[in-house]
Amino acid sequence: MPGAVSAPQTLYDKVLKAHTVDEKEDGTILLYIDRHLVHEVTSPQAFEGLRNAGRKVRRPDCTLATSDHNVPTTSRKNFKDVSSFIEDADSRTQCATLEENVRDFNLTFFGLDDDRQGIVHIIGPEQGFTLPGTTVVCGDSHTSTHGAFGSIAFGIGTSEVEHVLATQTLITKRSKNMKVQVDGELAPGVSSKDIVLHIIGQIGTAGGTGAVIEFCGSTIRSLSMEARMSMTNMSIEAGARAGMIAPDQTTFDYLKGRPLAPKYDSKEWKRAVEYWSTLKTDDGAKFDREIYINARDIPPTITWGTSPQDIVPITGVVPGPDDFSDPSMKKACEHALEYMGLTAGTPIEDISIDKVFIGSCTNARLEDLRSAARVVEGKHIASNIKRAMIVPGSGLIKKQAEREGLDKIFLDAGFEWREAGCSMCLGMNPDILAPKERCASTSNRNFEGRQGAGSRTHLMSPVMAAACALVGRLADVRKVAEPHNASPVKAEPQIAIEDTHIEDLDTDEDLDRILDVPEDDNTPHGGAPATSAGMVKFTQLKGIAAPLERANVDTDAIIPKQFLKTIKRSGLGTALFHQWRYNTETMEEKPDFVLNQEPYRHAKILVVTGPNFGCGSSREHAPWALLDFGILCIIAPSFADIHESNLYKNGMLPIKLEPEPLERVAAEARAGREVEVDLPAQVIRAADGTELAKFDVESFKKHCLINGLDDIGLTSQMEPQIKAFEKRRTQETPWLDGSGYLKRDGPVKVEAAPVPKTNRGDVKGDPMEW
Ligand SMILES: CC(C)[C@H](C(=O)O)[C@@H](O)C(=O)O
Ligand code: SF4
Repeated sequence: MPGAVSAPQTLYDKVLKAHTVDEKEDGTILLYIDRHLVHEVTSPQAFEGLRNAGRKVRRPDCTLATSDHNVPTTSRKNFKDVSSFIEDADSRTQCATLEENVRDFNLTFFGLDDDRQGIVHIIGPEQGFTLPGTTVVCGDSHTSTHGAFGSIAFGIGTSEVEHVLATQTLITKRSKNMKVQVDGELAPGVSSKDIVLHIIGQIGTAGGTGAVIEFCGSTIRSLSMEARMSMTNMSIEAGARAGMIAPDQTTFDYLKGRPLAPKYDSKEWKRAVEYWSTLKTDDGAKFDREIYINARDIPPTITWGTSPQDIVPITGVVPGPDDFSDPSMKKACEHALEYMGLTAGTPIEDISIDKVFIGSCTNARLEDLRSAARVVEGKHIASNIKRAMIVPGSGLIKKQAEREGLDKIFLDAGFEWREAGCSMCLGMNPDILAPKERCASTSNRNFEGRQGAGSRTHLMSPVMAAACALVGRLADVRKVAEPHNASPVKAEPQIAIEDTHIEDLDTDEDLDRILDVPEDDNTPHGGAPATSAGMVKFTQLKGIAAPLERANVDTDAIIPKQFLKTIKRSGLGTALFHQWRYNTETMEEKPDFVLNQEPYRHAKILVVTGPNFGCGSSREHAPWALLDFGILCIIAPSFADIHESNLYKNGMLPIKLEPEPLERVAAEARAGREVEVDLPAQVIRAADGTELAKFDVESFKKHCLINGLDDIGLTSQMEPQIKAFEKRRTQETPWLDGSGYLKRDGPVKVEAAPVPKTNRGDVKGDPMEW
């Protein structure tokens, strides 16, 4: 929101300040959320929570829903409804449940019969729902994508989805400011995907933990919006809470004519651009950390291992344990080499591949498809390639690509031309790799099992993936394509979009008409009691502590994607660490995994010796699985931001310890002795009462845990402040109300038949069978 600023501020500081409804002395912030995107995987339990408490969605006009993760990417020519179209029962239930929820809660929804359907992070910007200077959240870690518009955009867990649906706010903390400046001209064949992979290689997957990264510098300024989005998208892979890029003329040009942006050249548009132009870091503003990169140092880059930080130039060789000095990195390297079926020293370009996937919220935009098409035009994929897929990010992108003849280029070259969705990025739909299959992929995560059990993923840019398809091996696009075709296309897509522009708002009546905030009463969310929903209280916890001697444990490892298809929170204990606990072929327990051993089968505490526990996806299924197994407290050197917050929201305690005290606790765990965690005293003790470690915990979080308080109840008490904030928001940034749907008569229609109640809510008895 516009306002005078005094001390030099960063872009993040400005947008944060403009959305702070309330700030407590301990730094706890109640943040207003302008834009909430919803998808089928992380929302069912949130809507169920609303229903149980008799709450409504506070701002349907600021909420946009679509189905993307579970949807098949096969032809929709004969699509009637999700019940008949989606074969997998759990996927069908999840999609049908979302349709039921958007109907019940009166939300705008793009379903499978709508060209505007697509990956949630692609459709938000495409529609102009994502706007500069806003706060954007979604139950999905790649919400960071939207930060390319200069918004604070971040992934949240399902409990927070419920909180935003009910209150349009979030309880949060200020993040650190981190600057990543990239200057200079990119070499041929190098795209924004290479830049971001290079950055993650430099700073590591925990490099941005606790921080919001602002990407700046001449290289970033020269990128199109589409290329910028690929970068902010992957800031989560650098561990950051969010990534931001200051809006500029490129941003404004991109937004012109988008259905949900202010109408181009209207009074509203001019006012918005005037405000958006102030959204930049002031000279002299302080960053907590600064990284400088010369664009010339960035080669076409791919990943070799099982973490996005495992990068190598395409001209390089597979690294070996000797290339790392840190013992945990050496171990991780050995493990990754074994999983990936690679030998240290092998030239990268000698590695043959089985499949190619061009898609995902990182690289399934029109510019990506145009770039890949230029590389493959008139050529054919190599004979050893079993499957090469193009999965556009949205129905509109698909249509536009077809208008440009890109579908024909790909089909002639031997690619499959699919419908929009997340697809093989994580394979919650039927698009998966077979065990040990190797894939050149434009997605963002190369975790173990990510594209299917035992799958092997190499991350790269669209032009590089296209080159790999032609060569049948990991390939250098500069050797495959003419120089002018090797570099990504840079042109903003002209996607034909309906002009459902918003009206100019002139009078107070106009504002009243669109403002959908509740009347002045104390039960604004449908009469829900403004009290705690009653979480279990956490005070002292004594029990077996299981040692887990790993670094960068990602949430895909904590609970793989096939278990995310439930619409319940319960019953996920058997899915915990599924690939590490069970042989995926025989489903037998692996005896060497710690939780399969006595006494650790009964662990209540997990002691993780490596940093960055819970990195990757925002899935709250990870804490639900830990909790269902019986684990209530996790002790580690550090946690990924979203996972840490998800643990607290479930009444669990994450404890960060320095190496020495951590080692003392780990020694007790290795010895199979009980450990006591005393939250009120902030102390960890051995079974005989000896103090092992003291720990820090934020006072507000401690208070909530000890008293079993639920955030929504607490936030409801802030109703007058939220209302006052909304009034001011309407006056200062009126284009954010109604989100451009002013002329719609109601939510977008959902045609699908409701799923019979008997099919809903069933979690199969043994998730191992899934
Ligand atoms: C399903 C969702 C929670 C998840 C995420 O948060 O990222 C998914 O999009 C992913 O990429 O793993
Ligand atoms: S990372 Fe993959 S699964 Fe997650 S939202 Fe993006 S495309 Fe979908």
